[in-house]
Parts: sequence; structure tokens; C-alpha cells
Amino acid sequence: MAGSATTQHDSPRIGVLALQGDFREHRRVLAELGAVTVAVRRSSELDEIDGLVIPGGESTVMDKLSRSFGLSEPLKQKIAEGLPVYGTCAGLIMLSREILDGAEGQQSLGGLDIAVRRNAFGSQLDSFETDLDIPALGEHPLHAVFIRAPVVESVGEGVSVLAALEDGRVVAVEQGNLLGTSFHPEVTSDHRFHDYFLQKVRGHIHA
Ligand SMILES: NC(=O)CC[C@H](N)C(=O)O
Repeated sequence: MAGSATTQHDSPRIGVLALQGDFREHRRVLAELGAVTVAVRRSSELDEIDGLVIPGGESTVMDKLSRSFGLSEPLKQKIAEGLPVYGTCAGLIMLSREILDGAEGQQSLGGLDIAVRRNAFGSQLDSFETDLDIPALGEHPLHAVFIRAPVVESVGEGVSVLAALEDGRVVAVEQGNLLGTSFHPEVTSDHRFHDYFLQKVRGHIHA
């Protein structure tokens, strides 16, 4: 057991960083998949969870709030200790080693050895939807919703690319305990990405 916080058999406790952004949607999806969810706003709550989701929203705000709430250092430590963490959109930005087109002074938590470019699709294509082939999730393409999304511009050696757009731009990655998507699986009815994350969490609990 790798320091499990799980109390009920097979119901992992998943924290959702609830400082800002669409944390409610993630909690709803995770609950539908049988997880117990915890809104994380203070560092003590990080000790009660088996995995963490960092939602979409605005990474500059999430960065400032996580630092002023004293969450950013404990979060970095949990990531280094192997807590499974899934970041969507702004959450992916939070997990990246390097932010391109970040705001003045913007910091990330790091963990994923990637560089991401914020708002990579520009104002002309603020939001769009497309079907992505994601072999790790099975044969059926996943309908993906992008909202002022970042793209992954470079990946380090230990990073697996899970999905890319037709033009090759990377939009989903995995590295060890960490998972990140440029898009928002919490706003569609296809929950395979959250399910994939929960499998990672269960694997970590039983490791
Ligand atoms: N939907 C989102 O999470 C948008 C991310 C936002 N553009 C940012 O930089 O944080």
C-alpha cells in the first residue's frame, strides 16, 4: 500500500483542486465513476486523497491562489512523492515544467517534463471541438472540447504522447504519476479519460 487514503473498498478518494475553474464538473464525473471526491483548498486536505485533479480555468489565477493559500509547495511535494495528478487545460499548464506565453511572473508546479504554450490557438479559434484518436483509451475516437487551450510544444524523454491533433500538435501526455490534457473531458459524456486516471490511481494504491 502506497500510503492509501482510501477507506471504502475500490472507491478511491480523489481531490479536485477547488480554488478556481470548473472543479464541479470534474467532481460530478468522478462521482459518476464511483470515486469519493474532496474539494481541495488547503494543504491538510492533500493528505486525505489518493489522487488529485487540477481543473480547467485560468492558470494565472490558479497559480496566484495556490501560492497565497500555501498550497503550491505542498502540491509540489506530493507530486514528487508520486501522488497521481491529472491536469486539464489550465491544470495541464500548472503541471508543466515550462510555460510559454505565460503572464508576467507566472509560475507552474512542474512535474511534467514539457513546455506548453498558453492560448495556443489564438483569438480566431478560441474554442473548438474535434475527434481524437487515443490508442490508450481504445479504438473509438474521443470527442474533445478545447477552450482557450494550450498545446504541448516540447516533451522530454520520459513523457508519453497520448494524443495529437491532425497537424501533429500534442494535446495529451502522461509521465509517471502525471496525466495532462489540453482539452476538457469533464464537459462531455465520454468519461474514458477520467476512467484512465482512476485506473492509474488504483494501480498506485495497490502498488
Ligand atoms: N479552459 C482553460 O483552462 C483555459 C486555460 C487558460 N487559457 C489559461 O491560460 O489558464
